[in-house]
Amino acid sequence: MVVAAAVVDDLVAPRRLLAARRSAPSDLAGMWELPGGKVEPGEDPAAALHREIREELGVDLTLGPPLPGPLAGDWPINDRLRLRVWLALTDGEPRPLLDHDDVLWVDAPGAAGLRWLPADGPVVAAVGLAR
Ligand SMILES: Nc1nc2c([nH]c(=O)n2[C@H]2C[C@H](O)[C@@H](COP(=O)(O)OP(=O)(O)OP(=O)(O)O)O2)c(=O)[nH]1
Repeated sequence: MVVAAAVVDDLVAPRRLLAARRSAPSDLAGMWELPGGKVEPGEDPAAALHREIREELGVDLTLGPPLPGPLAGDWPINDRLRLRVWLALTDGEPRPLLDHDDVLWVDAPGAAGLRWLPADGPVVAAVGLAR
């Protein structure tokens, strides 16, 4: 399973979302995603998300509610992988330390202008950034 954070400025009425641009592998590099990564065997998914975000962006998260998708609450990536997403807040200043070469706070038009990983389109729409 892959876990990711929809880091927003406000859990109830989000206006801005944190997008991260992948630097690897080459087939995904340059596309934008919600930061996160794979859950390790035996690892609690929420704990995995905290670990990944500390490693990748150097910040701690406060997790809000899950952003429920159509697969028993998860979002489809491909035949083998599904994505579990939480809304989240951070007090810190996210920096692209690992796996990304840029991070950006985007509003609704900004999000619409980014090239997201294919699986992320419906997830970003579900965040419901104010227009
Ligand atoms: N982190 C993240 N991965 C996503 C998203 N959408 C999406 O399709 N994916 C895919 C891309 C990758 O195939 C997979 C996540 O793998 P990853 O490479 O980020 O995981 P990881 O950091 O744990 O790295 P590794 O164990 O594969 O080395 O999920 C997303 O929003 N965030």
